[in-house]
Amino acid sequence: MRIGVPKEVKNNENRVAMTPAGAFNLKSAGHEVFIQKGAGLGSSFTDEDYIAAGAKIVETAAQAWEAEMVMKVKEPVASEYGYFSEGLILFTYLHLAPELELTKALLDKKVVGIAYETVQLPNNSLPLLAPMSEVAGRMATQIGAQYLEKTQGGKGILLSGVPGVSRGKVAVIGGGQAGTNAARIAIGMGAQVTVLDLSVDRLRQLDEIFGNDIQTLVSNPFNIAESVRDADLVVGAVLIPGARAPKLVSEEMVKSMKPGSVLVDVAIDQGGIFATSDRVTTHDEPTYVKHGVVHYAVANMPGAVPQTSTTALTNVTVPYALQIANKGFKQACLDNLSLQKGINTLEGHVTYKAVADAQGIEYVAAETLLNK
Ligand SMILES: NC(=O)C1=CN([C@@H]2O[C@H](COP(=O)(O)OP(=O)(O)OC[C@H]3O[C@@H](n4cnc5c(N)ncnc54)[C@H](O)[C@@H]3O)[C@@H](O)[C@H]2O)C=CC1
Ligand SMILES: CC(=O)C(=O)O
Repeated sequence: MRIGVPKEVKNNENRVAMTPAGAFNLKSAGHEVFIQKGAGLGSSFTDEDYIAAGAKIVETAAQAWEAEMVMKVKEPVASEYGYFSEGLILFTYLHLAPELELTKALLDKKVVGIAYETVQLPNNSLPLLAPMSEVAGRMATQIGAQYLEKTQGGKGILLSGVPGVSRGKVAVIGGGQAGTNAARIAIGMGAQVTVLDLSVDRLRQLDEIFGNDIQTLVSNPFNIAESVRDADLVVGAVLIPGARAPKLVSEEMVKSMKPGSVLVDVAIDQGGIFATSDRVTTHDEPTYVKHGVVHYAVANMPGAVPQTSTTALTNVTVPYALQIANKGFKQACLDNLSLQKGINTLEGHVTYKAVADAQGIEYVAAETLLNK
């Protein structure tokens, strides 16, 4: 199969969908890999590194998009929709629930849209989302701590406190991959940490992992309101796979926070969990202030630490890409039901229920189309 890897175009997106090691794996299995010139530079991979691994360098994005399968990191932006073509396999993060225009463009061109974030193992875990959630979760606390500094617009507190002075309070809403990693860093920094999750089983696991270093609370409007009001930093890390994120923190709750408190809405890529996360921000302009509270809502947080993120991402994506390339997407998805769950668009239909529901578009099961 011919596999194309364009350079990422989102603001400060320095990741790339394939390392030279990944290109070597695909090439060794008999496939051709086309990397857009300079696509790896943000992650410190040169064109020469790719050539040495057996890939070919192409000059333009259009040439990379001519392949049978295109691998990307981020969901395409409007300037990339023109590259879509019927039957193209697009393997990338898609986050379609809040992105009606992108969904329509994929449906119009009958692109096979396989979303990293909805590939799901039988135990319900999301193996192609997990490493980036680990990165973004860890970053969330680091970034939140920075914006709590007075010089950055925050209230001017140090999360760890010092002897004789209270520690800062961090509330993490959603105790999955991102939330657990945010909590881990917050504990390491010496903050008082509360994690809220809907799943008591998950809270039980967190209690086993962190013991008395965290307070666990069931997620309900009452507990969220109290935790948000008291927190210096709130991290939003809730996910219902494929769906638009629920707005769990109301505007009134945000208003109840002390001025200079900080919200990091990691879940912004699915629409965000704060009623006041009404826009997606970029690494160039990561924050805005609403009701005196600093909001950080960058949808590609791991793009800022590409040397860590690119390798972590491709470690998990390339084995699936190999299955698609070796068998063709149809057979690969029939053989591997976890990969099948990644199909969000196929033959002009939305094939992921939560996306169809979020957008009021008819849902058609991928299985039905694959077995035709
Ligand atoms: N902004 C960025 O750059 C990045 C964003 N993300 C996003 O972070 C979000 C979280 O992802 P993961 O941690 O991997 O998901 P996950 O599936 O591991 O965890 C989600 C957690 O939310 C919990 N949850 C569901 N409904 C809830 C509710 N009403 N209240 C509290 N908890 C609830 C679930 O029980 C689960 O524990 C996703 O939207 C993901 O796309 C991930 C990586 C990068
Ligand atoms: C998960 C995602 O969208 C990201 O890593 O940018």
